[in-house]
Amino acid sequence: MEKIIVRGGNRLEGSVRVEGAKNAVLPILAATILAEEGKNKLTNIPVLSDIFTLNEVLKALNVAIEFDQDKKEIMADASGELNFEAPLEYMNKMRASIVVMGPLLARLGRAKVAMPGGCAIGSRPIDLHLKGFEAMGAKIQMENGYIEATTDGLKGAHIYLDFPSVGATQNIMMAATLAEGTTLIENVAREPEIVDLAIFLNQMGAKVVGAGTESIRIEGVKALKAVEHSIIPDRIEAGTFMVASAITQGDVFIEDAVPDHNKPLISKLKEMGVQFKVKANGMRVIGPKILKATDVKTMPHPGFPTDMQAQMTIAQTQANGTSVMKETVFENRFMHMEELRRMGASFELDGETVVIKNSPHLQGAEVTSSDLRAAAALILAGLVAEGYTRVTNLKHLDRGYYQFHKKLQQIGAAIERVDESAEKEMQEEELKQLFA
Ligand SMILES: CC(=O)N[C@H]1[C@@H](OP(=O)(O)OP(=O)(O)OC[C@H]2O[C@@H](n3ccc(=O)[nH]c3=O)[C@H](O)[C@@H]2O)O[C@H](CO)[C@@H](O)[C@@H]1O
Ligand SMILES: C=C(OP(=O)(O)O)C(=O)O
Repeated sequence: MEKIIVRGGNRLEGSVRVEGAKNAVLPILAATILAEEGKNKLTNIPVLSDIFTLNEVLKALNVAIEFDQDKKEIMADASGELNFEAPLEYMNKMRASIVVMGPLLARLGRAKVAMPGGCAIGSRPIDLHLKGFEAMGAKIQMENGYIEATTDGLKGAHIYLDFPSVGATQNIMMAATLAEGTTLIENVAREPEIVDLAIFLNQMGAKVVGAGTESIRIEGVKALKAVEHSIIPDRIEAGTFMVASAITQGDVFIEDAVPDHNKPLISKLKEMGVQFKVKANGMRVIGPKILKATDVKTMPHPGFPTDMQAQMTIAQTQANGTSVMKETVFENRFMHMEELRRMGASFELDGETVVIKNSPHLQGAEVTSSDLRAAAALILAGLVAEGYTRVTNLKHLDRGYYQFHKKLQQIGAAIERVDESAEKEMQEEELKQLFA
């Protein structure tokens, strides 16, 4: 097992490039199931453990997958005879693999997947996905931890989502591409990753309109074909580097960051005194001497993204004054705060709200990540803490950040990734040498 060690205090400066968006690749990979003919070519693929996991699910469904990690390209061929059952071992590993259900149901009229559990950040039910499939005429059965959906032909339907769920919007949208007639989904998620999926589906021959707005209309077609598509840049990775620059009085150019995808974060960071300079191929982010306090509430897009909440709380600890963070999307997404308390952060947590006081003198400590964004946030905290911060449980980080420590090193952070057992035996002197 490995851990990341950060020695705080360095100002970040230079240029860093973001990868393709994990949360766009996952549904698009699932959508390759819909192509009866040809090989899909997906480019700008991030090399992340979540991608390997979904690749395994697809292989088990008999989609031929070739992942060229150097070129960051995946070839996906679903023209063979497909299986309808996704294996438990991979479904358990990554709840996002539920997005294979819509495409399987559309293509085969049958899908069986393990019921995904909750995770560290909250309970994460899938009732909205299933209601959508039922509205389109699928029969849903739950047995022994599995959900099976069957249909002898999906039919277009009018579906209103109680909450603009990202996964439900994607799953229903994909199912509707091959349904008979027109499907109207209202109160849908509007994230950039939904738009990227719609672009991919339309290239394949689907008729999807309205992605990025509050309702999406899908006119079913007979068949879809394989195409080539380049994945949008990862707005959450970009946002994480924005916060890194903001808290270190940094001057970092984030190559491929798309300003439009990060409006709520940029607006809040501007309020805190951060300067942005938009260039054709990215954004320069300049951190102020003193950050100003700000209140933030997470919301579905175009509100402030819950996936940036943990990282933003680190900026709030560094801000002059008292800030509030309210998490409205997931009920348990403040696990990183108790780790931050161990680093000397001062805050009061009450349900979905945390009131964060200026904590300019965070101290290095050994902290554990409970989930993906918590891991990134704790590393950010390490960048501004006095002394050495050790972040463990990196399997979460590897789900969503490609070579995070190397990218931070590249812009001037004192950060290393080491083997845990070797590190335990390291004396103070050796540690100093590692960072020399
Ligand atoms: C792989 C991927 O893209 N993951 C993102 C996706 O997750 P995911 O698609 O799982 O998130 P959802 O938008 O579905 O979930 C948002 C909220 O809706 C609730 N809900 C969802 C579905 C449902 O059937 N019933 C229900 O009640 C959830 O419990 C949660 O409280 O969007 C989240 C919200 O922006 C992000 O944090 C995740 O990074
Ligand atoms: C919560 C996240 O991902 P997932 O939905 O895959 O757990 C995330 O990307 O922050």
